Amino acid sequence: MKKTVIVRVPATTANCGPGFDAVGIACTLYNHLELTINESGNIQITNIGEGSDLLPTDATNITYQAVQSVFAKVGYTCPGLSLTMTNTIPLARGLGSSAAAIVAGLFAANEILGSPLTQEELLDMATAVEGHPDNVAPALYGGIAISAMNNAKVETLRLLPPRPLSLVVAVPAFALATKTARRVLPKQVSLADAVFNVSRTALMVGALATGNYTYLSTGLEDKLHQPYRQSLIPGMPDVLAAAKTAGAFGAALSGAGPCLIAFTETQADAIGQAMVEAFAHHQVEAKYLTLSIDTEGAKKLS
Ligand SMILES: Nc1ncnc2c1ncn2[C@@H]1O[C@H](COP(=O)(O)OP(=O)(O)O)[C@@H](O)[C@H]1O
Ligand SMILES: N[C@@H](CCOP(=O)(O)O)C(=O)O
Repeated sequence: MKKTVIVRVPATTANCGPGFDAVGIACTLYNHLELTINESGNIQITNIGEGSDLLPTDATNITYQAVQSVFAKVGYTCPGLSLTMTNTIPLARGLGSSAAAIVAGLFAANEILGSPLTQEELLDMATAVEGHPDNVAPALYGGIAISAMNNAKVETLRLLPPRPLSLVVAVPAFALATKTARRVLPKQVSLADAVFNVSRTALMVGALATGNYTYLSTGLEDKLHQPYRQSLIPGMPDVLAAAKTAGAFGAALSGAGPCLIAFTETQADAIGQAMVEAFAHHQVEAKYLTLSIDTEGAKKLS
């Protein structure tokens, strides 16, 4: 018996400024996973593309672990498998590479067994591994995902904006592990800062849901994580300011960084160039990507 599935999973930009651990958007940048069940009795893991020199090819690989967690949950004993991951999502840059790796494994394993688990079950499993739902929810469902934890269960509302929106992502050449970027956050915040973020999160979600993107200027402001993380990203305030000066509706840290993201309808190249130049003034080499919102999420290709 030999069976193969190929799945595609999008990158995600989490937080969107104030929506820390709650809001994320799927982007048109993808990793692909080819998963084969065979009778070999062996495990073979191959990584191609982004991070192939760094990613493990043994049982510590998180995509492999995700595959095995589905097999274990449904009581399937796998005789042998091969897993080939082809990555275009850069590692540890704030574009949800770990979420994509986890979701790819869960989704492919579920597909190859004929979908014994629901999408909600996969989301809960992915969140338990990732630690927060804001990347894994849009990676699985596509679109803009607004998530809340209700005990160990995730409640996710998915929406798509009514008008086109381009996501301009400045990608610095250095990596920043999410774990490291979470360590600099305070354990407690003031009521004033909490109120600041509640109002901005509401405004940001409202702006995206209605297409009134001018509200993103204020709606992407944040006091919960960005001020603490900017010490890890040289030039961050200047790059965000440069994006707005070049015409962005607003700009924010992408996930835990170091990528910075700006939102626009028509000015993507001018904004991307301005962000890259602003990084260069701080001796940070960067490139920019112009992405759209992925509407499909994790998808079986064959
Ligand atoms: N394609 C992949 N396959 C296996 N593991 C991956 C893959 N992509 C990322 N990872 C794991 O996730 C880590 C990066 O996760 P994280 O620090 O959260 O950054 P990101 O913002 O990119 O999600 C990598 O060091 C690696 O351990
Ligand atoms: N809410 C998380 C999001 C991390 O996203 P990533 O793409 O950097 O992994 C956080 O801000 O820590």
